[in-house]
Amino acid sequence: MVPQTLPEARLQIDALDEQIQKLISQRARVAQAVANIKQQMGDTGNHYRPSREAEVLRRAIERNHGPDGGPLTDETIARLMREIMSVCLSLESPLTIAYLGPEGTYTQAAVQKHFGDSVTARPARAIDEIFRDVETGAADYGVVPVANSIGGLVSHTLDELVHTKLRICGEVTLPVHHHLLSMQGDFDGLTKIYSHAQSFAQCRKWLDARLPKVELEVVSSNGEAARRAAAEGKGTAAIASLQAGRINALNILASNIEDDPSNTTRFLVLGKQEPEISGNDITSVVMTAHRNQPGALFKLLQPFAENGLDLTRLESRQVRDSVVTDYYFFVDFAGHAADPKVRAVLETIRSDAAFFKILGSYPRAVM
Ligand SMILES: O=C(O)C(=O)C[C@]1(C(=O)O)C=C[C@@H](O)C=C1
Repeated sequence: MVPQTLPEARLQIDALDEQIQKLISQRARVAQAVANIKQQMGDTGNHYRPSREAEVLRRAIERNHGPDGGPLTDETIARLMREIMSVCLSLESPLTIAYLGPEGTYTQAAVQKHFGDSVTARPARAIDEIFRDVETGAADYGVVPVANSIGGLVSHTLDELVHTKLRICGEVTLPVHHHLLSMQGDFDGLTKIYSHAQSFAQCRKWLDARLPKVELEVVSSNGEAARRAAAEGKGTAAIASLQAGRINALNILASNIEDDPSNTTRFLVLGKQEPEISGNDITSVVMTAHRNQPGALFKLLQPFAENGLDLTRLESRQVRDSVVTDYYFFVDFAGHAADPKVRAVLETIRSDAAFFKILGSYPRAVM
């Protein structure tokens, strides 16, 4: 019944809140029971289940389109469900997630988007440190950037992937919006802007048009840029995320100043786990072809086409220290390595490749 007066509306909201709270508490109790069941089944690791989480989020989005759907967007519904699950998971297993710090970087925003707020985010100084933190158990999972729609591939991540024993257990895509942030409230007397080199490149047109005379100083990350603008105060600004602005109590001088509003960064979640089949999965592999064989790459990719496996990404990267030109091919395709059809294709490719490694099968990003 649609309320007609404010007291009526408030009464309805109070009654709904009571129900929501009761249900959330019930859900949390069931999650605690799930943890016990997993332990009884001999589960010794943490209780995070990427495939189940993807399934829960996909269901929430489906319901949003059904008879119980409401005025909220799919993204909002998924975000709310994400937080409820994050809280439930923290009751089962408190998780530590390593990310490319310092606080306020886009990688930290990716951690929050993927795991919700109820995890401990552990900043690392470099991408290889994130891999080491997960390998040594200092963190349960790690989140690393792998590609940006404008800036291209993150080579450190690709290089580490070739050698690591870790698996890719998830992906996160994050629209990247840059903001001009400062302790001061206007552009007056602004002489210096700090940011990461890629962010400057992505805001080039705006900077040329609006602040052509201001000095631009490249720093190691957007989080660091925001920290400096906060420490140095008047006369300085940073190009960074809203989160970095919030953490450093900076004012927003200009929003969404990136040249391309569809600018997106893709991140990978790394762990020691092999996610189960979720029904909408990606498998990532890396391989090299035998040298001096005409059509070697064609031959490696042929089994994907012959078996109807949809390639979603193909990147090449030169093998480091290689005297003769040699390339790693990073291939993503739709499917899961535990599916017998996919397994057979991968075995064929493995026998044809000079080097072949499965990096992981994981649910396609839902949010
Ligand atoms: O279904 C499970 O395995 C759970 O542990 C429950 C739950 C949830 O809250 O829905 C919590 C954590 C997992 O990552 C997945 C789902």
